[in-house]
Amino acid sequence: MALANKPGQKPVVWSISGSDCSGGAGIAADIKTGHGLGVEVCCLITANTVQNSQQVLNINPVNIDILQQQVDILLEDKPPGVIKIGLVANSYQLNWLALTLGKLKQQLPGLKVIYDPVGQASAGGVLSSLTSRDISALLPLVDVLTPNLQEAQTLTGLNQISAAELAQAVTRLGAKACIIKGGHKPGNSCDDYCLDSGVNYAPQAGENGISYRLTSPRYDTSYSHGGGCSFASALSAFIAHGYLLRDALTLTKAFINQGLSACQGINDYYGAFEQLGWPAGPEYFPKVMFDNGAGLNGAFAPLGIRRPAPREALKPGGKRLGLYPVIDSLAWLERLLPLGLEIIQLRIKNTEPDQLEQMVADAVKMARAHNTRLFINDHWQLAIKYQAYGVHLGQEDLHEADLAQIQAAGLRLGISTHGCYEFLLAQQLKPSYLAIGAIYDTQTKDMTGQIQGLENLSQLLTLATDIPVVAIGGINLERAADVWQTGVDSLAVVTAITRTADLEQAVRHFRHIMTG
Ligand SMILES: Cc1ncc(COP(=O)(O)OP(=O)(O)O)c(N)n1
Ligand SMILES: Cc1ncsc1CCOP(=O)(O)O
Ligand SMILES: [Mg+2]
Repeated sequence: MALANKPGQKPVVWSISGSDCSGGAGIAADIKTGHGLGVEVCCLITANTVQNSQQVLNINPVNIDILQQQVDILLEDKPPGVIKIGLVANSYQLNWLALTLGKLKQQLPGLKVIYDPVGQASAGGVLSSLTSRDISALLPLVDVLTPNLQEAQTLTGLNQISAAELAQAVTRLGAKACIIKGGHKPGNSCDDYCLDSGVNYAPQAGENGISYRLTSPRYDTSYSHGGGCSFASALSAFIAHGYLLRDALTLTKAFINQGLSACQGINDYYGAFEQLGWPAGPEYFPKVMFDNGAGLNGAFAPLGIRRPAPREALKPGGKRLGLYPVIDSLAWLERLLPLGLEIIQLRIKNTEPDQLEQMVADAVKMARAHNTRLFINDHWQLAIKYQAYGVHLGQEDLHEADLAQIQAAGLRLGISTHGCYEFLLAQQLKPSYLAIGAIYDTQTKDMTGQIQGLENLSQLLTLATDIPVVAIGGINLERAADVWQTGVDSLAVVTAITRTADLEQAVRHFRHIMTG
C-alpha cells in the first residue's frame, strides 16, 4: 500500500499548523499521531499559541519568511507525500499557503493536501480571525477538508441542512472531498459523512461524486483535547501510506475510537487525546452504512465448510477451502473437475448472450456431476436459472444485482472486496465467502490502486468473522505459502493455473502448500 518510498523510508507528512503549549492539540497531536502510525512528521509551525483548558490568551503568528525557508530546506531531502494543514493564523499566511501549495502541487504530482479548518479551540476561544471567505481561497488546492458540523456550517453559511448537503456545498467551494465529522453533534452515535467529488465513474456514485457514511457509538469522555487535529493527522498518515480515502477514513475512525475508548468515563479532566497507534481491534472499527442490502433477510447459505477459529487457522486441523481456480472456458472446467477441488469459478467476459447461456448451463451440469462447488462470476440471473452452486459478485455488480432474489433462490454468494471499507460493508450482507484482492500485482485485470499486500491482508483478517476469506490476485506457487500462512481459507488463482505447463503438477504443489 505504501507510496513510492525508498526501502526502509517512512512516508513523509508535513504538518503546517500551530503549537499548543497545553500539549494536546496542533502540532503536538500531529507528531504523536504520525509517529504512532509509522510516518515521518515535519513541522512547519504557523503560530506559537498561549492557551490552557480555559482560554486562548495569545496566538503569536510565525512570519511567512520562516515558513518559506522551512519549505525550501525540507524540499531538498524530505519532500512530502501529504501536507496536513491545521491552524492558519492570518491572511498573510493564507495567501502564502495558497501560492506555495499551488507550486508544490506542480512540483510533486502525487501530493495530497488535507485541511482541518481550525477556527475555534475546543475549550473555547478564537484561534484564527480568518473568515470563511478568506479560507475559500485555499479550498481549490485541498484534496480533503475535515470540518466538524459547526465548521462546515460556518464555512458555507448554511444551517439546518443535512451533512450530505453541507458536504456538497463545501465541495462546490473547491475542495475535492469533504468529511463532515459528527463528533460535536449530540446523540448516542457519532456519524461521519464523506463526499468524494472526484469519483463519479462508479455505479454507486451520484452526480456529485461518491459518498461514505460511517457510524460508531459515542464515547463518553472529555479526555479528548486535540481529537480533531489527531483525526486529520491520522487521515493524512493513512493516505501517505497509500490507502484510498474510504479506507483511510475507516482506519482513522477506528484510531479515534481506540483513543477515546481508553479514556471513557473520564469527564472531570480535559486531557490530551490518547494516542494508541495503529487500530488494534475490530471493536474500534465503525459500522459502514450501506443501503443496498434492503430486502435481505438473514445470511446467504454457507459453503458447508467449517471455518477454523483464527488461531487454529495456521494449524492443519481445520478444513479450509484451499485452491480456487477461476477459469473462463468449459475446456478448463473439464480438465479441473476430475482433480477433486472443493471450489471452482467460471468467469466469462465478452461472450455473446446465447453462447454464454449455453456455457453456464453446461458448466453447472458438469460441476454437479463431480459434486464440485461452481460459482458463476457476474451473471447472477443465469446462475439462478440453471441453479449453480453460487454467484460471485464484485462491488459494482452488487449495486446492479438483486441480492434478495439470489438469496431466495438458495444460491451461495461470494463478494469481492478491496480494503477495510468494502470488507466491513460486504460483511453486513453475510455472504458465503468474502474475497480480498488484489494481494499482488496481476496481469489478469487492472487493479491499479487496489493492491493490498500481505500486511494489509493480515490486518483485514483481524476484522474477519466466521465468514470464509478468499485471497486473490497475483498468487502463484512461489507466493502461495506466504498468503496461506496469513490464515485465509482459500487462494483464488487465474494465471497460476491457466498458464502452467503441467496442470496436475501445479494443483499438486498448491495442495501440498495448503496442507503443509
Ligand atoms: C474469488 C474472486 N475474487 C474476486 C473476483 C473479482 O470479481 P469482480 O470484482 O466482480 O471482478 P470480475 O472478476 O468480474 O472482473 C473474482 N472474480 N473472484
Ligand atoms: C479477477 C481478479 N480480481 C481481483 S485480482 C483478479 C485476477 C487474478 O488473476 P491472477 O491469479 O492471474 O493474478
Ligand atoms: Mg464482476
